Amino acid sequence: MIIYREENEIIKKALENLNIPERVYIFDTTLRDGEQTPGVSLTPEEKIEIAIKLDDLGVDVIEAGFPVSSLGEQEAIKKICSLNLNAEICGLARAVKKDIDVAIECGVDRIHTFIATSPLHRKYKLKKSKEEIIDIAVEAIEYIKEHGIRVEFSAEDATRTELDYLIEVYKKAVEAGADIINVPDTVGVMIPRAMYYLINELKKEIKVPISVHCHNDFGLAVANSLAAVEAGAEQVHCTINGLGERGGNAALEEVVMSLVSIYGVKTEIKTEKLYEISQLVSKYTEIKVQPNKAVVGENAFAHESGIHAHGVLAHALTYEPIPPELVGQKRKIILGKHTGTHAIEAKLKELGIEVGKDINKEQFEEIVKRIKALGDKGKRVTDRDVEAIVEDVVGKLAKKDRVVELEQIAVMTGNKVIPTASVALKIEEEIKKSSAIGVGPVDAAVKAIQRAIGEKIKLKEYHINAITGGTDALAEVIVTLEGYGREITTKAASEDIVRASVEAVIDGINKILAKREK
Ligand SMILES: CC(=O)SCCNC(=O)CCNC(=O)[C@H](O)C(C)(C)COP(=O)(O)OP(=O)(O)OC[C@H]1O[C@@H](n2cnc3c(N)ncnc32)[C@H](O)[C@@H]1OP(=O)(O)O
Ligand SMILES: CC(C)C(=O)C(=O)O
Repeated sequence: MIIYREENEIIKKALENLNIPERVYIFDTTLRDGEQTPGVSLTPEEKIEIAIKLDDLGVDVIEAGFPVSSLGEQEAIKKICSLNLNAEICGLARAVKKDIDVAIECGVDRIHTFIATSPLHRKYKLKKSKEEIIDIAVEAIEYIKEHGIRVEFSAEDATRTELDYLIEVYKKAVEAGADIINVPDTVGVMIPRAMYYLINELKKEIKVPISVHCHNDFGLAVANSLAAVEAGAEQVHCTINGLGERGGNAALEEVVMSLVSIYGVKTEIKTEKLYEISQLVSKYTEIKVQPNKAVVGENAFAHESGIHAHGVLAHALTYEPIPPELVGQKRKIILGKHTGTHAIEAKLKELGIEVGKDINKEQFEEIVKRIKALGDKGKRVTDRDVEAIVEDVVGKLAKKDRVVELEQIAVMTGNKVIPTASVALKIEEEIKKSSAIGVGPVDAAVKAIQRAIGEKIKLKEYHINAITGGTDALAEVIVTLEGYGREITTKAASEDIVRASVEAVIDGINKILAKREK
């Protein structure tokens, strides 16, 4: 596996002389802060299933919830605690005896207790002095320790707290028995350089492991978490898909893949399970993963641009920093407006069609043209679209063998007009015009063609399939024609159903006429 810190000279130099831990502990708070995402509420069963999956994934700590918040929460946490998972189970508690008692009752291994320390929170929310806050924190920590439970202590809004006071709070928390201290960037105001500075300062004073909890209000949660690790933080709080209050928390999949693939730091995460758990959490929370989301988004390993697809087909690392399989994803070559010939050739190969063997150069060029034209309409071209285009192009008779060509077609339809079509066909150098009415525009068009051709060829069957969704979907028309003692089935695909119908019928007519005995 590629580790950029070892292979990339710039990263290697930038990280020289830093005290980056060899192993970082992953504290997952999907079931607590993640569940605080507005509109998200997980049932106890869903929480239990996610906890089992988080454990399978290899997280070190699962913050299973905030026990005092509801009876359902307590039921879920109790059940999670009874599962004997490998991960340590943690419950959140304010520095309030009742919260702590409820957490203890649930049977958690660790209690994460917190109290806000910033001037804003002290003055307007808690209405407490600096000293009172320290006393409340110390009392809560000591109370938890009396019950023999591990304590993680957070100074809420730490990053907007006076540094001297913050250090004092944490020192007192450690003296009271906190096993680990957590530094929350509660409203995400940190920048990586400042986070590095803060953790570096705390490291000088605090002799228990340091953890960080970064919010993403400015989109910096992952970067700030990594900066904290660069300064020596041993634990990172994160959530699957970056769920959490407001802009969310640091996304577990991004933090872990950066730690593992860029920094070469060890975690216990089985990275190949990341995509699967991301999908599960998205399903239960009903929060869609944005396609361009790093690591677990649908586009994270998808390539449409011709230049990128060409590069990736030659060597995947050209446009992929890590192999998709490493996170349980698959590489996707998407066809559309920006596609190049290499990608189309590869896609055809995947569908069992080889250029030069199954199709000639001219047909390949036509297929490329049609795929790009479909892409130009703002469509993502699916495999089924490609198959229909190939069948359409390959199935057509060469121009020299065609007896009938469509010169013109016009259809008129509406609520107050009878659907009418007029066509001009070139039949062996002679132009034949005709018109017909029908129950709809397709019916009128096909009847007009029949009228121009004469009675000797009849339409026996007609089917239409929409290949992709949407009003501008590629439609595939399949017709069976009978004439001159032969029966022929042909297909045509177009975004315009009238054109697809007309092309299929004319192609069928040509195939019958080409084989008739003159
Ligand atoms: C930054 C974070 O993410 S913190 C976690 C946030 N998560 C949640 O709030 C979700 C779950 N919360 C809940 O279910 C409820 O808010 C409860 C059960 C915790 C509390 O409910 P209520 O008692 O009705 O209080 P409410 O939520 O309205 O107000 C919070 C109270 O806790 C106090 N408080 C807030 N944080 C702390 C703390 N860390 N330690 C002690 N007291 C605190 C507030 O000062 C306020 O006290 P007051 O009622 O004496 O004025
Ligand atoms: C409870 C604390 C750690 C928190 O969630 C925050 O400050 O964002």
